Amino acid sequence: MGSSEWSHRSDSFWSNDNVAETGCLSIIVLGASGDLAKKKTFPALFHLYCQGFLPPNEVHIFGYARTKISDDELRNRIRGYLLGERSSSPTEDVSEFLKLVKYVSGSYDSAEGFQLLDKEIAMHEISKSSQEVSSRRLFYLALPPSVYPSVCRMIRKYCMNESDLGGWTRVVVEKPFGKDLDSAELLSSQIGELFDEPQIYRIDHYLGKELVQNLLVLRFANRFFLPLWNRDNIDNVQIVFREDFGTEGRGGYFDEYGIIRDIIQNHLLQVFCLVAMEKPVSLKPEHIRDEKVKVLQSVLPIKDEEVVLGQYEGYRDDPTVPDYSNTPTFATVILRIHNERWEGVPFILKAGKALNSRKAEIRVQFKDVPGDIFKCEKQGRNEFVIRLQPSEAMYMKLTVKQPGLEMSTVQSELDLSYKQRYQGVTIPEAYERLILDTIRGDQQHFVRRDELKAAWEIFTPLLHRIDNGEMKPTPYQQGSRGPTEADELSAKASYVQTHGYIWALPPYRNLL
Ligand SMILES: NC(=O)C1=CN([C@@H]2O[C@H](COP(=O)(O)OP(=O)(O)OC[C@H]3O[C@@H](n4cnc5c(N)ncnc54)[C@H](OP(=O)(O)O)[C@@H]3O)[C@@H](O)[C@H]2O)C=CC1
Ligand SMILES: O=C1O[C@H](COP(=O)(O)O)[C@@H](O)[C@H](O)[C@H]1O
Repeated sequence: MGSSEWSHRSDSFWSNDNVAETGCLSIIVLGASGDLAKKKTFPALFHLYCQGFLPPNEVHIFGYARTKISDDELRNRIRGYLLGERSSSPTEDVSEFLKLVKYVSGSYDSAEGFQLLDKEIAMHEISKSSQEVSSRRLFYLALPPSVYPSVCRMIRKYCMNESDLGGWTRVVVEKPFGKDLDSAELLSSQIGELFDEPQIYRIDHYLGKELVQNLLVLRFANRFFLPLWNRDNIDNVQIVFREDFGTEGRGGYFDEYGIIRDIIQNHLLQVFCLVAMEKPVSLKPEHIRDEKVKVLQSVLPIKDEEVVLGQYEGYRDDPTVPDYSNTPTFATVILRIHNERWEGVPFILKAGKALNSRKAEIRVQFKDVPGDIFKCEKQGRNEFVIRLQPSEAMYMKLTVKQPGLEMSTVQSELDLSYKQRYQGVTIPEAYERLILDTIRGDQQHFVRRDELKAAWEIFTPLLHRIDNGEMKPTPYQQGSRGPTEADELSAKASYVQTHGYIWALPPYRNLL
C-alpha cells in the first residue's frame, strides 16, 4: 500500500471555518526591488501559480517600491529566481506567470504612489470581471519594519478593498517586528489602529517548515509520546540553528539586530512553543495560539550565567558593521518553564552564523535508565531528534544489542528520513505554504499580538544588557562550533553528548 493510501485528510482537521472564495485577488509585494521579494516572495507565488492556487483569470500581482524600473525590468530581476531547485515547472509557466506581474513605483509615505497603486489594482479588478464581484487585496510588506507604520497608513487611506460585495484587505508583515518590548508594542498599536487583528499576518517562516508543522501531529496524534513528554522522562531539550555562512551583504541590517532578534526571539521561540505547549482544545488557530501564549508566559527570567554570546572573527571587516560592534552572531540561551510539565528541564536554544555546518534541529534528550543492568550509559542516552533542515528527518537514538554472538550493546536509531520514505513528494517551501494560508484566511501559523508581546517580554531584559555593553560576545573562529563556553554551558545544563556516534544517511539512500 502506498503512503498516499494511508493518508487521511479530514475536513475538520484542516478547516478553519473559511469557505473557498472567488473573485479578483490582487497580491501586492511592497519592497519588490529587495532581497526577500526576489528570493522568497515571488518564487513562492510562482510555485503557487504552477499548482493552480493562483488562477490567471482571478489573480494579478503588483510589485511596489521606490526604485524606478519598468514592468519588464522587475520581471527580468525576478525571472532567474523563480525556478530555484524545483526545475520541474516548464519555462512557459515562467513566462505566463510573469505576464501577471506589474510594477508600480512610489514612495512609502506619500499619497501619490498609493493612489496610483490603487488605480492599477482597481483597473485589474474591473478587467478581470464583467460584473462587480468581491475583491481580495493582499499586501505583503517585504520591507524594513521602520516603514511599516507609514505604509500601513497609506494602504488604509488609499488602497482598501471597497467592494460592498465582500472580499477583504489583509497585510502580511515580516520579522523582526520591533526591537524590544516597547518598540514592538508601539508598532503593534500603530498597525492595530489601522487594521483588525484578523487582517494582520505576522509571518515567521519557520512556522511554514514541514517538520515544524508536523510537531503538533507528532506530539498529539501519537500515543507513545504522550506519557513521555514531561519532566519525569525528558532531561533536556535543545533547539539549534546553525549556518555555515556569515552575514554576507546583510551586515548593516544584522548589526542592528543580532542573532537573538534575528533567529532566537522568533524562529527558535516558535519552535520552542510547539515543543513545550499543552494540548490545544482543537486545531482552531485561536486555540493553538492560546496555548503558545500560556507557555511563553510561564518562562522564567533568563539568568546571565545561562547565556553564552559569541561573535565570529572577521564579522567587523564588513564595511557596514561598526569597528566596535558588540553584536552577537552566536548565542546559547537556556529557557526554563515554571509549570507542572517542565519544571527543572532546560530548553537550550542555540543559534549561530559562520559555524561548521548548516542545520536546524530539535533534540529531545531523555533521562538515563534507572538501575541500568547493561552499564550502557556511556554509549549515550535515548534521544529523539527532529531534523528541520537540511534533509528533513526524525530519528530516535536508542540502545540495541550489538548483532552477533556477544551480549553487548550499541547505539542505533529508528529512522524516518523524508527523502527515502516520501520519494517523489515535493516538500513545499515555507513561504509558499504561508502565503497560501494568508489567501485562505488561516492564521494558525502566524504570530498573534499577545504572543509577540510575551516573546519580547522574555528577551528584552537580556537584549538591553547586550545593547548597553554589559554583556559581551566571545570571539570564535569562522567554521567552528562557536565559543567553547557554549558546549560547557550545555553540559552544565546536563546535556550529554554521544561521542563516537553520528547519525548518517545510509549509503543505500543514494537518492539523496
Ligand atoms: N532577506 C531575507 O532573507 C529575509 C528578510 N526578512 C525581512 O523581510 C523584510 C525585507 O527584507 P529584505 O528584502 O532583505 O530587505 P531589503 O533591504 O532588500 O529591502 C527591501 C526593499 O525595501 C526598500 N528599502 C530598503 N531600505 C529602506 C529604508 N531604509 N527605507 C525605506 N525603504 C527601504 C528598498 O526598496 P526601494 O528602495 O526600491 O524602495 C528595498 O529594495 C525585512 O523586514 C527583513 O527583516 C525576513 C526573513 C529573511
Ligand atoms: O529569518 C532569517 O532566516 C534565515 C534562515 O532561514 P532558513 O529558512 O534558511 O533557515 C537567516 O539566514 C536570516 O539571517 C534570518 O533573517
